[in-house]
Amino acid sequence: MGTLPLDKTAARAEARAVRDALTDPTLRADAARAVRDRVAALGIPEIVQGGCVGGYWPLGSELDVRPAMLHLRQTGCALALPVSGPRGTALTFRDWDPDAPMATGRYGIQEPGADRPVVQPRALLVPLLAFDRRGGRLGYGAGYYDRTLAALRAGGPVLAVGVAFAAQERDAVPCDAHDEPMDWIVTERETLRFGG
Ligand SMILES: Nc1nc2c(c(=O)[nH]1)N(C=O)[C@@H](CNc1ccc(C(=O)N[C@@H](CCC(=O)O)C(=O)O)cc1)CN2
Ligand SMILES: Nc1ncnc2c1ncn2[C@@H]1O[C@H](COP(=O)(O)OP(=O)(O)OP(=O)(O)O)[C@@H](O)[C@H]1O
Repeated sequence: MGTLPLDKTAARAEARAVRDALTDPTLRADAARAVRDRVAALGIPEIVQGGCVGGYWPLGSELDVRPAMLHLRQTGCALALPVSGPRGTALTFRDWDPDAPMATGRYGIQEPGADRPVVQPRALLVPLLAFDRRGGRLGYGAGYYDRTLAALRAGGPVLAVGVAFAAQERDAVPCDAHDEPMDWIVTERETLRFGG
């Protein structure tokens, strides 16, 4: 396991290359199923108590959390997906109906259509480029998730579950004061818990 450069831009390029190298479709599908089962064991429906869970539509080489989201739906959680506004703003979340047509948003990411209701998730599955054992998380560098978690958490607790391939772990990920803490990080190999 490598140490990332302290400079976040260099760290991102290196972390992205590591994730992009995970091309084996069997490994990727097995990881998505293992993460589904680990997420299922976290007791999210009890934590959100009828509230909804925000996931993400996979982008590039990210781990596909749709199997985990569909499992959460079967156990009674409403689901939402992020809608990206301009850089420097928090994400908004719209209710995701897997049977409804999707729209193409900023960065080419699939999003729920503008007709879907805006919701305030009580738990988020958070994509990342790299993580460490202390709960450090490196994102895409636009600050979307840090702003989003800060805004949502101003209204009450929001569970943050970082999701990654185990290969995305590094000895130490550079962190800043504004980085919002993860409560859990789930990979295909393990479930890490931070804080209380
Ligand atoms: N699946 C997924 N959805 C997500 C995120 C994510 O990380 N993963 N986000 C997490 O924040 C938000 C989108 N954030 C993004 C932030 C930066 C870039 C970006 O800079 N992409 C290209 C440039 C593409 C372009 O400008 O058209 C790049 O990396 O160079 C993309 C998405 C919301 N939705
Ligand atoms: N809560 C916040 N309020 C204002 N600015 C913020 C906040 N969180 C992050 N930022 C700003 O956003 C930019 C990107 O932050 P950072 O490098 O930590 O992103 P990241 O954690 O990689 O990305 P993300 O949070 O989107 O996954 C920085 O300029 C940072 O100052």
